[in-house]
Amino acid sequence: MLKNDLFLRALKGESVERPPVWMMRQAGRYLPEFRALRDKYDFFTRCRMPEIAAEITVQPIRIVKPDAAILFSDILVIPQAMNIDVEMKENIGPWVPNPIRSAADVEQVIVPNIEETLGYVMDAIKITKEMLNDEVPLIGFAGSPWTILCYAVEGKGSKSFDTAKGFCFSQPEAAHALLQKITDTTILYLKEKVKAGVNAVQIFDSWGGMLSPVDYQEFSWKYINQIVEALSEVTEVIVFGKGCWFALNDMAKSKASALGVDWTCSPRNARYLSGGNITLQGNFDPSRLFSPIPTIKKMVHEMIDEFGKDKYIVNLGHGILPNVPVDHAKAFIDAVKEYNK
Ligand SMILES: Cc1c2[nH]c(c1CCC(=O)O)Cc1[nH]c(c(CCC(=O)O)c1C)Cc1[nH]c(c(CCC(=O)O)c1C)Cc1[nH]c(c(C)c1CCC(=O)O)C2
Repeated sequence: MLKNDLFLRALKGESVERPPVWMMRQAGRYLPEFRALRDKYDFFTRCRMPEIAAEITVQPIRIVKPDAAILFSDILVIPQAMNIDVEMKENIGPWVPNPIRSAADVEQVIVPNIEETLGYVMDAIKITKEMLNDEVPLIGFAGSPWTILCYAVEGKGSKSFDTAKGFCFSQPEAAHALLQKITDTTILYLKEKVKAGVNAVQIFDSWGGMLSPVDYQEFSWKYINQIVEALSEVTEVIVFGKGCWFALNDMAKSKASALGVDWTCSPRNARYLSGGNITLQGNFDPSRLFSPIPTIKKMVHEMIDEFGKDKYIVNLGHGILPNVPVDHAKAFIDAVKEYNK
């Protein structure tokens, strides 16, 4: 039994004393304790060492005390397991030395044995669950197939992912074959994560907002929905599509338990577009954590008033920025705990 089950209750749509809160990328560079480990091991090494990944996962639970933990890992461990090399380069970010550009490239991509290739993630989950001692739930995650394709084809981060989009629009058959392989792998992977002990999963569609609403259906939502269908049988599923407000209506009709929104969509509009019944998560502008602490607290209370305390999970609208002061991150979380109306 979890000692703090606010997050799971909000996912189920139950009435709560106050909304739960966590922060996307809460295990990260804004914490000095994270940076200390970062100096010792490179990024994917940290992901592959279960004790280290577990330690990084619980750091924010001790320091800023959110209502849920999210496993320290990365969405790009999936393409790695599928035979696509991915590195993390200093000052560049994700880097794919041999990006996918043709049907022949897609044929080289495999749907792997999860235990063999990603067993280290399951080990990290088991250790984390022990360390958490049922204090708070643990969230597992994966990237959306479209967002993974973006990196696999573009080869690196991008402002517009033109190469990835060009691949989809000029070679749709190859693109769909790749998206289906990523989808199949992600379903197997997330089901293993649930077996290993995560209490909910979140799909990050960080680059869904690069697509037009029509293309979004064909190249992103169609595949996310397969994952939602499969995983909703075994756990609660959150779908976060950055810049995907236009898809909230379709998403709300799926078996997802909650939908993430970014700060460019007002709470009122997000409720309207999603039909008013599904749990929403978000949507504080991560840059707003640079405001003075009293301003942060006031804005968080206004945000809760606008979303309403029920069917709502307080979060940022995207990942926390690396240079945010720790006491500002803590103020964001404290403001939610101080909310009583
Ligand atoms: C697009 C994406 C990636 N990874 C992820 C996404 C989707 C969410 C989003 O849009 O922010 C997801 C992710 N990545 C990480 C987590 C950990 C859990 C959490 O605390 O939320 C999660 C949920 C750790 C990480 N993943 C990464 C870091 C920083 C690593 C470091 O520098 O030590 C962390 C803590 C690296 C990473 N990994 C990726 C990028 C673009 C980067 C940043 C590169 C850079 O800015 O230098 C790919």
